[in-house]
Amino acid sequence: MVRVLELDDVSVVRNGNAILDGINWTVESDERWVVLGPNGAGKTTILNLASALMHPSRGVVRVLGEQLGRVDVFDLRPRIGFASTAMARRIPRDETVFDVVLTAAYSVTGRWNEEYEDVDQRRAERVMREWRLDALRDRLFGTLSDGEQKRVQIGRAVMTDPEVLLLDEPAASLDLGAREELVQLLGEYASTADAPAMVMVTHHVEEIPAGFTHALLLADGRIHAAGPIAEVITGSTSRRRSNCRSWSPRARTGASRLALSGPDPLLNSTAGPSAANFPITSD
Ligand SMILES: Nc1ncnc2c1ncn2[C@@H]1O[C@H](COP(=O)(O)OP(=O)(O)OP(=O)(O)O)[C@@H](O)[C@H]1O
Repeated sequence: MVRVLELDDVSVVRNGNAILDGINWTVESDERWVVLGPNGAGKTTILNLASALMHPSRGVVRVLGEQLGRVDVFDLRPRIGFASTAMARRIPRDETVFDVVLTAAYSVTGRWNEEYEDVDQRRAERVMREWRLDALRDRLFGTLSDGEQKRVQIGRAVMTDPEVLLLDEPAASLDLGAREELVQLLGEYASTADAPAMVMVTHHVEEIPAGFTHALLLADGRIHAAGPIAEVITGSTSRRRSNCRSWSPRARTGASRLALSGPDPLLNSTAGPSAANFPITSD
């Protein structure tokens, strides 16, 4: 087991405000974390640190064993898969789906004159199959639906077989069908033996894929709870009846566990789908 992320007393200060405040958090290579919290809690900021896009104002961040500030982030970033709305905005609208995935091999967006090796082509083909993108192969990215674009973004993020995969609200704005399909695919991927460590930000507990093991609850830039999902997110009959599925922070002094009204199988991270869509063949 390898420690892929380590935040040691980390704060991020902007305009005199601590948008992350004294965060201590570690992610091991066999863990898959979901990060929950209300708007402005600091979820995206924590992913920006983890993806080496941002440095902390105080404290130490280590990503894949390398301390931010003492490593060339351009060496580090190819080892990290990251899908977010901000990343998607950098993808040219007129790029084909296949090239959006393939160009991840060079960490570029927009195909130019790069020469791709056979192994890159084969890997891109595999990703296209696994993330059900084959039918979209020649479509232009800008013409895809939101759900299709999300799948392409994740395909691009996993193209390089990253050591850690970071997903910022991958199911946001999707309709029910598209969301269920994406959550199922993520669950299959997370359940494979070779899956990397993962961190996924979401607002909704029903979007936690199978195979996810841990939960981090943030509010006001601070950790309210962190640990195995079954310990952090609790099943609650009364809350289930009220059909309250999203998380809102309780008072700081109150219980720090999340009452869950979603399906109880979420609490059992081993009760996921088989990895039928992810044969994990070598390229
Ligand atoms: N560069 C910045 N300058 C000032 N404030 C910032 C900056 N970046 C983020 N913030 C503030 O920090 C807080 C945390 O932002 P962050 O995007 O991490 O929250 P979040 O939990 O991802 O929110 P959401 O669920 O709405 O996406 C917010 O109040 C945001 O306005």
